[in-house]
Amino acid sequence: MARLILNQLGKDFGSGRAAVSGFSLEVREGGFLALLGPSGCGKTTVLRMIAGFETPSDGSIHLGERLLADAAQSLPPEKRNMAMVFQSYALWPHMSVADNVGYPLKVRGISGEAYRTKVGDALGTVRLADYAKRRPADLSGGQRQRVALARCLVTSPDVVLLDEPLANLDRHLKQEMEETFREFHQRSGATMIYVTHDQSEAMALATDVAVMSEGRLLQVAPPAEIYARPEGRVVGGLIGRGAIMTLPRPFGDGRALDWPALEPMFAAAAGAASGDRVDVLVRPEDVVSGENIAAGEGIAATVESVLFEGERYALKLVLADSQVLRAYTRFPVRTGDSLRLSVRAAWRL
Ligand SMILES: Nc1ncnc2c1ncn2[C@@H]1O[C@H](COP(=O)(O)OP(=O)(O)OP(=O)(O)O)[C@@H](O)[C@H]1O
Repeated sequence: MARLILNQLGKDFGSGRAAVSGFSLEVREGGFLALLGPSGCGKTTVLRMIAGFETPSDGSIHLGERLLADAAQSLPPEKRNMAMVFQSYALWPHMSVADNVGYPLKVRGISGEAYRTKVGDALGTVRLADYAKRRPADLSGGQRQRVALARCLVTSPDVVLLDEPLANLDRHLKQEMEETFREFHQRSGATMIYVTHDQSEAMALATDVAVMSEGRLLQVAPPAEIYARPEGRVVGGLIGRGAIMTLPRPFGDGRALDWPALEPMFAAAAGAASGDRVDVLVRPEDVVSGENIAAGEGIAATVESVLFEGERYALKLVLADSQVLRAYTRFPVRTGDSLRLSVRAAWRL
């Protein structure tokens, strides 16, 4: 196995704007990369170029030292030792689970003991060894998805490509399958690239998250890093919950802001001070409200809406200058209530 290297990758379908452009990324060996972005941003096109179903118009794709594709040449999909899992599992209904899983081996002329061992191992990895003789019709949706995973694993691919594999499942099954994918990744050791438009799925599964918008890569980082230090409004708005506020520029160049830095910024914003402003991301868990604020301190806010989430209330708050802020409380509040707030931490985008 080896690193997958995308270098200045581009794809133009000739429709005016390129579907993908200047896309450079290295996926470490054994890594689990989530490719995240809104519909139409080019995620599937990147995946299809890696798989070999599309030829890049620009740039190159390497697996270790090996050139897989550039604008002049492209190795066919079957020579790349990759496997792709789609939203629809595409299992053969007339074949048993074991035969479905073993199908790619048959195509490659593998039979006998080697065949049986590989199928057994792949079924074991997705915990379906006891289901080998069943037909796909006798399985649940999640089990069928696991058969599809076992089938892609059976040839020991260097890279597994997954295109929104959970998009058709209900929430409960989705959570169960997220667990299966994490386990699948750990047990198989394969490098995985996972396309999704669901940020919570990306954060839960991946070792690295790459955010795309309009054909370009905006940022790639481990989940905790991209949550704490997003680059720019698009990434800040896409990852996690929070409010992006426009506040007067703080002193200094630091991007992690604490309350002593934020208080004068909020005060100046409330006073409608003009001048240079910056985008600041405030996470709801960093907003402190209610009795934790000493009398006369903090900033004033009005509760615009309250959503009960079981273990807490999620609030949408409006400040004096009409900007919106989000917060959590453990105590019930009502729409229209006035609160005093402080903000423990925020991030300049
Ligand atoms: N074969 C094609 N011919 C022409 N245009 C295409 C083709 N495939 C994709 N596109 C265009 O390229 C852009 C990116 O599409 P792509 O499917 O990669 O986006 P995506 O991020 O995967 O979207 P989604 O999440 O909706 O699947 C879109 O504008 C799409 O219309």
